[in-house]
Amino acid sequence: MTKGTIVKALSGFYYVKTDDGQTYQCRGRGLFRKQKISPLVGDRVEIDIMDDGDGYVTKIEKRKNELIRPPVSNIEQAIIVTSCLEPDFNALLLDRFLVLVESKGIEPLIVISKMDLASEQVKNEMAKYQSIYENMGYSVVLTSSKDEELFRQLIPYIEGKSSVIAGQSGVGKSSLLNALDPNLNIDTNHISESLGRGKHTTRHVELIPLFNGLVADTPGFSSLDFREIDSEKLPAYFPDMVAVQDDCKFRGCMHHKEPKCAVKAAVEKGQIPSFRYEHYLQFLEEIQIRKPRY
Ligand SMILES: Nc1nc2c(ncn2[C@@H]2O[C@H](COP(=O)(O)OP(=O)(O)OP(=O)(O)O)[C@@H](O)[C@H]2O)c(=O)[nH]1
Ligand SMILES: [Zn+2]
Repeated sequence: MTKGTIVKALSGFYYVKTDDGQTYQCRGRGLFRKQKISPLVGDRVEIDIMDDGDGYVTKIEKRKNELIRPPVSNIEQAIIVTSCLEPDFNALLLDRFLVLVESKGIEPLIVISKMDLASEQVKNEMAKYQSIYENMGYSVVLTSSKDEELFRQLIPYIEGKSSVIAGQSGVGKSSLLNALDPNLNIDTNHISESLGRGKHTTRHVELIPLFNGLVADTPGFSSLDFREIDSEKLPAYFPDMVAVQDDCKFRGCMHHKEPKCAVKAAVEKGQIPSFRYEHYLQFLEEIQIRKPRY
């Protein structure tokens, strides 16, 4: 019995990378139908290796989480890429990704790309955002796929983890992966999500080895709506609000119309940036007006 991770699924085969670095082509056995789960890329599995070198997946370990698009499990980190320019830095979109990532229990890493294009003014602005997000506990890396010293700063964050890369089209996701490993040869504009029903719905996801970690070759969180999020849970996905919420008068305060709300007080004092609170209210409204699903 050997343990490993499914890194690719294709035509009924599962490709399992074992903990000693070998990859085995495996089949599943009937047992998954009984368990009512089918193996997913990202699954931690046990395999039996046959004499001919192929294997059988004999057990799937309990998943830590599961994404639908791309279909992948046990993702530990989402690398949220947002460019400083081309397209312009977009805090609303960044906060939207952060909420989606938080709601899946995945650790976000914020990456601000294309810093080679930044003027002094843009650099100052990005440094301001960096300290805002770092103050709420996130890691923020300012980088560029055209500057080796800058893109190599991503390596320690990739090592030893399973990651998905997320972000709007054109922010430089594939360029960063290619810069980190030129052998990958991901054609730019290939990892494409076009904010919604993607060109990639039929494409198989693959976890590619990168600096002792694994990165999904298809961007995560391509659907940016909050369909799976309950409004009551939304405040928990804003760590800057969580940090002060114990001082709200009401337990379960939604920081909206309630009196004696510590979040609103923190916004007034400038302790929580007003743009964060505005995004919170916008997301809250978006969740509340959505039609009930049956
Ligand atoms: N100046 C500059 N341009 C970059 C950088 N990274 C990427 N670009 C350019 O930005 C464009 C988009 O880059 P991609 O890597 O394809 O972006 P992506 O996020 O993978 O885009 P999609 O595949 O559409 O999701 C390309 O023309 C790149 O050459 C960078 O660090 N600096
Ligand atoms: Zn409150």
